[in-house]
Amino acid sequence: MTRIYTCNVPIEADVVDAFCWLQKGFTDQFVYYDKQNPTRYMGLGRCIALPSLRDVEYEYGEGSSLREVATGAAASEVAGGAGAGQPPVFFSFNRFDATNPAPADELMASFPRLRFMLPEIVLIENERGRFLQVNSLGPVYPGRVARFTRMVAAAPPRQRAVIPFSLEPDSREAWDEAMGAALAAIGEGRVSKVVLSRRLRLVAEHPFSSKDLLVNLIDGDARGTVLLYRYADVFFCGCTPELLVRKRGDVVESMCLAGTCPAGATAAESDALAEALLADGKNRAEHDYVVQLIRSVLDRVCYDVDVPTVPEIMRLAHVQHLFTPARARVLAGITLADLMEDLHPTPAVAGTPVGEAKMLLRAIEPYNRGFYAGACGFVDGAGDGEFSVALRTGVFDGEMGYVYGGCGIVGESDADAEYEEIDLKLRTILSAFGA
Ligand SMILES: C=C(O[C@H]1C=CC=C(C(=O)O)[C@@H]1O)C(=O)O
Repeated sequence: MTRIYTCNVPIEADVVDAFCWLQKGFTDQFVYYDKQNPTRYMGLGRCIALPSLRDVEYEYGEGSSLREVATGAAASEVAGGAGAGQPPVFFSFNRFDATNPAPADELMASFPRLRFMLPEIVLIENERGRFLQVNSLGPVYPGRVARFTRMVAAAPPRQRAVIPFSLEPDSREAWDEAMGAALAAIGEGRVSKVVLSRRLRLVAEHPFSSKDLLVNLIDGDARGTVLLYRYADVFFCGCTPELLVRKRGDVVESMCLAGTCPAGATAAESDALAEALLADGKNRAEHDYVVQLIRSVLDRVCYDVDVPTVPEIMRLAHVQHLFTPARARVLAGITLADLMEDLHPTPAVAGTPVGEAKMLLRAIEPYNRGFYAGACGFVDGAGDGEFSVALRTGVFDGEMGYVYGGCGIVGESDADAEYEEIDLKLRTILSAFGA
């Protein structure tokens, strides 16, 4: 049994300003920041990494009222202020295909293979308020809490930076070959859909930091959830529109997201494109594979499953997607990690059938995706939390990095159109450079 001690202190500071001010010098950094809703967790340092959260005992509360002891998912609310009920927050960044034997690039390969990582410090903004959380394996030292509280209060406003960069073109020939292999596999009936990706190398004129990219993603026009995982000098980050699973108590939400068109330059153009997307058979078929998989998983491990039969439109800065929300109540004993493993990868990032599509991707894609399209998120000591699918992301170090984008291929897909769709999707991660 591992015992974790947690102290939460209410703060007034903006959590992003506080994170930018504190982050220097911390080898491990984690961000899960929903731009629309206050589900914002920013972690620094590593208190402990655990393979599972089943045998953990928590002692958490506000300030010095750390008396209540809670175990695993049965954690009870602790008497005191709002911060007293805030359990410790673990981050979990998982690779798209963790058992793919192909070597990842040297940047992705440098991340340790850890499951649930508890930072020493977590800056939190959620429905309870804003908090500084300090985690420890022994009773939390009050001097440490006081020092970080003072630093957070002194955080200056963050600043944006433009980072000039150039993108090295990827091989058009290689894309056509990949498309050919995907369409052949579809023609043979091995898969009905496969989600192919492209990886492009990026070089900047000057070294850039994870803080610069993070601030541009949070303050720029990208919509969705900003993710960051930094280990030593290397960091993975992006802004994804795709929620994989959210769990609060027994309420579970997921999202079917597949089918794409451009955002459009004007409101009228955007509406016309959205209407055409809703009426397009190819995109609706791509979308339906995702709906079927998510519905079948939820039917197995949940009840009161609600997945509408007609998709809506999700409007983003550069593209629009077909989107179907999913909601259910989870069966007792099923954890957020169980849900994440059952749902991931969906046909939105692998294909249909999922297992065969994953094997096909190992054969077709000349690189290992690493965290791109992986399930990345957080889970708290009460068993609640959420995971997003790490789309619109890249991995970076110093002056260089790789950015990733993909698209669903079905029998009618056209190589040129899919290539251009990925170009549009890449604009989100490229907006992290502030242009
Ligand atoms: C695989 C990606 O997008 C997925 C999510 C939304 C729409 C998609 C599509 O229309 O192909 C993809 O399934 C990506 O952005 O890299």
